[in-house]
Amino acid sequence: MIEAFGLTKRYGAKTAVYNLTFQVKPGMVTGFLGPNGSGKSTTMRMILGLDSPTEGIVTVNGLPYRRLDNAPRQVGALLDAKAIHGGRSAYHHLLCLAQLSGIPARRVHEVLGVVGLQDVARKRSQGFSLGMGQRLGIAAALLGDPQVLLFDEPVNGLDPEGILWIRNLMRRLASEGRTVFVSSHLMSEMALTADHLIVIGRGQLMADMSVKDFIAHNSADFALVRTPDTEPGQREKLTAVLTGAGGAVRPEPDGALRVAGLPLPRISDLAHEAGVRLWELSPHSASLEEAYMRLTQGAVDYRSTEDPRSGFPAGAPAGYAVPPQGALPGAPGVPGAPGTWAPPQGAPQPGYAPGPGRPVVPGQANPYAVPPQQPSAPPAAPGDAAAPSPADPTQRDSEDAR
Ligand SMILES: Nc1ncnc2c1ncn2[C@@H]1O[C@H](COP(=O)(O)OP(=O)(O)OP(=O)(O)O)[C@@H](O)[C@H]1O
Repeated sequence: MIEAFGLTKRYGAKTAVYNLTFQVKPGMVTGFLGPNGSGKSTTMRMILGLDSPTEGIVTVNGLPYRRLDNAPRQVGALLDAKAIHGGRSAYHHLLCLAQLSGIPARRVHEVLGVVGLQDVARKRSQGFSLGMGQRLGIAAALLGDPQVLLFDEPVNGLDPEGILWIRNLMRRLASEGRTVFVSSHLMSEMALTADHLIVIGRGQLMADMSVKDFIAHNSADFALVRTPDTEPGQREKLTAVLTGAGGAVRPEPDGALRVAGLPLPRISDLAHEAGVRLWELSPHSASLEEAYMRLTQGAVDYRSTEDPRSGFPAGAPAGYAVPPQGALPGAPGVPGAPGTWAPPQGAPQPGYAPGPGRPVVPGQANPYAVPPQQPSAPPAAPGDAAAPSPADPTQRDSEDAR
C-alpha cells in the first residue's frame, strides 16, 4: 500500500506537486495519469525517497521509503529505463543490483526470463533498443520480488506486442496481491490495464476513482448532426430548436453539431418540424480519452499554436512543387490536384526540399533546394499544388529481444 497525505513539492517558485492525498491499494493496478509536467515523476520520486516532500508525507507499507528495511525487497521501480551503465551487460547490471540487496544470483536468471531478455543477457546494454531497455528496467524492478511496484511510463517505446506484454504483466502482478502503480499519458492504455485511476493536473488531484466509475461518469452518448454546408442559417436555426428542447449543443470544428441529452429520433423530428434538412445524424460515445482530455484541458502546460507560415504561400505544404502537367515523364496528368503525384524515384526536382514540412516559395530561391540533377526539368510553377510529403523518416527500433 502506498499512502500520500498532503504531499507537496516546490522547486524554488515552481510548485510541481500540491497537496496530494491518495492511496494506492494492493491487489489492483492503479493508473497514474496526467499531462506532461503535471507532477507524476516528481510524485514517484518522492514515493521512492529520491526527492523529499516540501510538505506532507508519503509512505510505503506504513513507512517513508528511506526507513524501510531492505527497501529493494519491498519496492521495485522503473523510473528511467535509460539510466543504465551502458558498458555492462544486462546480466551484470542485474547481478550488481542483486548483490547490493542480498538477492541470490539465480534470481537474475529468473527475471531475465520473465522479461524475455535471456538470449541477449550477455550483450552490452548500450546496444539495446528502447524496448529492450524498458524490459531491462522492468527486470530490475522485479528483482527483489517486491510487494509494491512503480512503473513510470513503462510502455514508452514499446511496439504493440510489447505493450500487450506489459499490460498482461501488470495485471498478473496485481492478481498476485501486489500494489502496482503505473504512470502514463495514455488514457486508452490505462483503461485497458488499470482497475483504479488517479488523475492529476498541474500537481493537483483531479480524479481518484475506479476505471468503471470513470467510464460511467464520463462516457456520455451524443449525436453528431450536420446540416447542409451551403446553408449556414440552417445550422443556427437547428441549434436554437435543439437547445429549446433541452439538448446541449456544441459546434464541432468541422461544422457539425454535437448534441447531448436528446435521443436521435427526437432530433430528427425537431429538425423536420423546423424545416431543417440534415446531411448527417449519427450516434456516438465520448471515448475515455476524450473524457480525460476534457478533465485535464485546463491543466495542460504545453499547448501548440497554429503554424501561420508567414511569407509562405498557401497550398505548398510538403516541400515538393508539382511541375506543370506532362512536364515530367511518368507524371499522371492530373493538373493541380494535390496529393496525386510524386516525383520519380532517384530524380530530385527543382524545388525539392529534403525533409518534410519545408515549403517552397515560388518566385524565391528555395533555401532547401537540392541542385537540379536534370537540367532539362522545368522549374516549379508559382501556385502549383504540392505532392505528398516524403516518407516519414522515423522508424521504430527493432525489438530483437524476443
Ligand atoms: N528538479 C527539478 N527542478 C525544477 N523543476 C522541476 C524539477 N523536477 C520537475 N520539475 C518541474 O516540475 C513539474 C512536474 O514535473 P514532472 O517531471 O514531475 O511531471 P510529469 O507529469 O512526470 O511530466 P512528463 O509526463 O512530461 O514526464 C514540471 O513543471 C517540471 O518542470
